[in-house]
Amino acid sequence: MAEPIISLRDIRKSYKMGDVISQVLQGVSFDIYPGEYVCIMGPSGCGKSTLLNVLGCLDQPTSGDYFLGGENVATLNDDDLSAARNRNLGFIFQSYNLIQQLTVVENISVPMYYGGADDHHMREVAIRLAQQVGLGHRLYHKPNELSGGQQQRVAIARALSNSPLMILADEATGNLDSKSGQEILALFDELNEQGKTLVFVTHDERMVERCSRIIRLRDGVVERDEPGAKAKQKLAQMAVA
Ligand SMILES: Nc1ncnc2c1ncn2[C@@H]1O[C@H](COP(=O)(O)OP(=O)(O)OP(=O)(O)O)[C@@H](O)[C@H]1O
Repeated sequence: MAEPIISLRDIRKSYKMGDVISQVLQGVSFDIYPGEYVCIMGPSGCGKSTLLNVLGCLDQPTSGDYFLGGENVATLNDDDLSAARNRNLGFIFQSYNLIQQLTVVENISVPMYYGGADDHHMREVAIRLAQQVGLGHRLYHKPNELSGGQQQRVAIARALSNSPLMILADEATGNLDSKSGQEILALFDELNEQGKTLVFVTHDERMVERCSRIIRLRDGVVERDEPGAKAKQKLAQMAVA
């Protein structure tokens, strides 16, 4: 079996507010392997965003080990953490988080720019990715000239631009109407079929029906870790063959 892309070992995260310490993550451990399509779910306040922030190297756990691409990121300082984030991870947010003054091609290039890529390479990759997500006819538009679904496509292309080990998303379809949401879900299916590893926090049941694994959190611990519909289909096909 391949090496895991990430390994979490007994991850704990607490917040101190005045004299009160609130324990949000209370010992979370799991591995994620290349090619998985994982949905992290659970009731409001169970710690999903906190976990996603740790996975995304946006925040450090209070204790525990987090191996990303073989490196223990739980011990890195802020600069090294940003470098690990830019090298290994692509992010998709509910509100797209595009830079309004930049064109589609420029927005897609942002992670490559921070990674020190040259202009020619950035342009070439950004145009190819824009075409891949169906925006070949909108290369020089600004975000306010695009629909919500198109803006999320830009964000997806941007997340892919550094060829990250894993894409992380927080409610990626949360702001989209039903049709645009379906189209974005189909794009995620396509990316996963091409081998991309996707880890999403979501309440979207349609995504749950398509993923390969569901990690359910409750009160800061993994309550259940089970195969999604995609993994079940594959198992059924193997049983028939
Ligand atoms: N920076 C912070 N300081 C103090 N408490 C925090 C902080 N961030 C989150 N919390 C608390 O941690 C708990 C878990 O929050 P978190 O946002 O991870 O939950 P969630 O499962 O993502 O919820 P939702 O589905 O509503 O977004 C909540 O009780 C929240 O109030």
